[in-house]
Amino acid sequence: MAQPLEDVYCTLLMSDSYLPGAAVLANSLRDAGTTKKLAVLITLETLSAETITKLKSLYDYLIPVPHISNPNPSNLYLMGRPDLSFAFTKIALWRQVQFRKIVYMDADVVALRALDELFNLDVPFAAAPDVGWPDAFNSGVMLLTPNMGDYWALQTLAATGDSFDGADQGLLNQYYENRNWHRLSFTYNTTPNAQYQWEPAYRYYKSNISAVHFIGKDKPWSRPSGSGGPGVYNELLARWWAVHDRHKSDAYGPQPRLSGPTATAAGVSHGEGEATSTSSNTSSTHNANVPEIIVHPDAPPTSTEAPLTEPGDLAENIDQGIVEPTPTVELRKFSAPQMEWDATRFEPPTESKPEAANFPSEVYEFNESRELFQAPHAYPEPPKDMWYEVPQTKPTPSEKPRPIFPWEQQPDRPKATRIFAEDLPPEPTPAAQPIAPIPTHPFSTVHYDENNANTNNGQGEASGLSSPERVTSPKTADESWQEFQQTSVNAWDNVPSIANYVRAIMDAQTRKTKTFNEPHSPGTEILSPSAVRPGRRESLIITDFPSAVDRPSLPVTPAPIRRPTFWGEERDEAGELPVAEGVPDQADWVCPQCGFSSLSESDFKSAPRQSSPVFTSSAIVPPAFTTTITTAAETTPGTSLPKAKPSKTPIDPLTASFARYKEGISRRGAPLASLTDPSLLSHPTHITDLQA
Ligand SMILES: O=c1ccn([C@@H]2O[C@H](COP(=O)(O)OP(=O)(O)O[C@H]3O[C@H](CO)[C@@H](O)[C@H](O)[C@H]3O)[C@@H](O)[C@H]2O)c(=O)[nH]1
Ligand SMILES: [Mn+2]
Repeated sequence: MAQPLEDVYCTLLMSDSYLPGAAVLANSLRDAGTTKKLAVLITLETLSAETITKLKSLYDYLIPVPHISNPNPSNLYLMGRPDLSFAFTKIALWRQVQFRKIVYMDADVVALRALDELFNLDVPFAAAPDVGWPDAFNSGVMLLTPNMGDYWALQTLAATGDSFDGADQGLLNQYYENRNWHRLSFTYNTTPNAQYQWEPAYRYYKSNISAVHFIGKDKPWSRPSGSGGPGVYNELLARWWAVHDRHKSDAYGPQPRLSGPTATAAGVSHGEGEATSTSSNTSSTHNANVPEIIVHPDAPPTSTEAPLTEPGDLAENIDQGIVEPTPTVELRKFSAPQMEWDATRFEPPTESKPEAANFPSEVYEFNESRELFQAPHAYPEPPKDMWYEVPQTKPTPSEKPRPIFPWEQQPDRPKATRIFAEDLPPEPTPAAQPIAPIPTHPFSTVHYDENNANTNNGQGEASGLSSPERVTSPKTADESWQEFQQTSVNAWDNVPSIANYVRAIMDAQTRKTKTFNEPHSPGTEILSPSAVRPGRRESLIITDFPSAVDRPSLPVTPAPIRRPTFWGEERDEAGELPVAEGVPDQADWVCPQCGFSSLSESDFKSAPRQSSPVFTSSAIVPPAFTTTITTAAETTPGTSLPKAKPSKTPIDPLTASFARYKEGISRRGAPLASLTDPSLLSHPTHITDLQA
């Protein structure tokens, strides 16, 4: 069965001076990971043996072709390119019918990526527009389908010398003018021009460029590589030199001379009717690494002194077995594709690593130091180019920051210490357990100097609570769990605005489903999830909203529900949770200037005690609250909890109870801010308004 015809990239080399170009072209295609083979048309009579040798290490197929000159070269002088008088030689491409399709590339082209997709174009001929005359195509990159019909037609045209530029480009354009050549994107044959550069377009389409073609008399290799600089041309020139430099050290050592009677190109047997001769060692098994010299049957007989013979002694030494030939597979050292992988055209390289495979990884140790944080003596200088302006003068160390919280003003303020559960001596007897453990984290606790405990320090001593050892003694898992349960409460129970909010929504929904004449029953309380649990109070809703029926007018401010005790049944079950040792009173944590909405501490203290609810839009948290808040010590007779010892500075009981209220809330996990933020508290009002 006949083998399907092969696709190849092909170039042309007629002079040694273009060898650097041919080398860069081949290397660039291989670097780009092409799957196609590379061929070069060579004119044996004008190339040196060294050049042929190098070509053999670079190309899969070396194809000798006859030199075709233009009988009428005058037009070449119009272009100032008399050196192109043999450019018609290029038409030999059309007779390489051993190939299915050829992507031809001039020797002065560098591939920035493989152009393999061109072989899939179902057109007989394709080329990209010429930069000088875009209606014409540039003949430096072409996709063609070899066939003898076109070849002979072109041969005939060439023989007449009919070419508007005296070279192949004029000839081919004239030939394909009426044959609808397929127009390729300029990115397949981008021809930078040192004089004229359309830089904006270049910047825009740059990433699409597949091949750069250095047209004109000056070639990249004809000037020193260092002569780069700014501009499009130099940028693209740098791409050519990058490939060149990457392969500079490639070992193009002496090539093994092809042994046997067909060792020279001239000697390649090309008997009558033989479509192609195989590699000159006449072996029928083709070694992919040894370039084939292919001679077409129509090729004119070449001189028997063809320069394929290795010059000098080395070739002879190899011949005589003195020197081992180096296989070309070693000569063409593998170099991994270095071009960007074009994901829009090809699958990922099979050898590729996962993305970000080389990211550095860092493992951080958890800091187990038990030292209290010590601020460093000095910090590094701040960066100078910050948007934020660093203060010019450093505050002097003696300048203490202005106290914000009341407790900060206490002269004998103690330093906080840390105690770890593991450090504590084992608990002596279970009976010595505190009755109601401090609701802090079960495994560690922060305690302050007991002198500072202005709520229960005296009583704490009496009941053994003031001793840090007692307070922080290790707890059994069971006790810890119980303690945890006591301290973790549902915000639905503790934050009235949540319940109110939900009730407002539910109310609205119920109303929707009810008939209009069915009166709304006010006071249906939405129970929190915990409300259905036995043994728990139903809800901690402290405000009530009149229904639309009760409501005289809008807007309505919430009115507190009076309850006998704030903590309800819970307090009775577990007793009030004792205050942590030495922690400043919660009242002292309220920043008078900023922390408590518009209600300052003095406002609070001066508020009437048993007044009916006093609400204003700006002071939602009313003194009336305090009338419903009582402490466990006051209301739970018979518990073994310590009674609050009067502190040195007499504290207004109203202030204290309010502070306790807040303390309880914050210690039980409800955010203090949500209760003191008028906007949050007033939110349900807006919801109920909507019901109207
Ligand atoms: O001394 C030479 C001259 C040319 N070539 C080969 O012929 C090609 C064409 O010559 P080149 O110098 O590249 O021509 P350009 O400057 O590219 O000029 C334009 O005009 C030429 C003549 O029409 C066309 O062949 C080109 O494709 C077209 O780009 C080269 O790339 C080589 O492959 C040689 O091998 N040795
Ligand atoms: Mn060219």
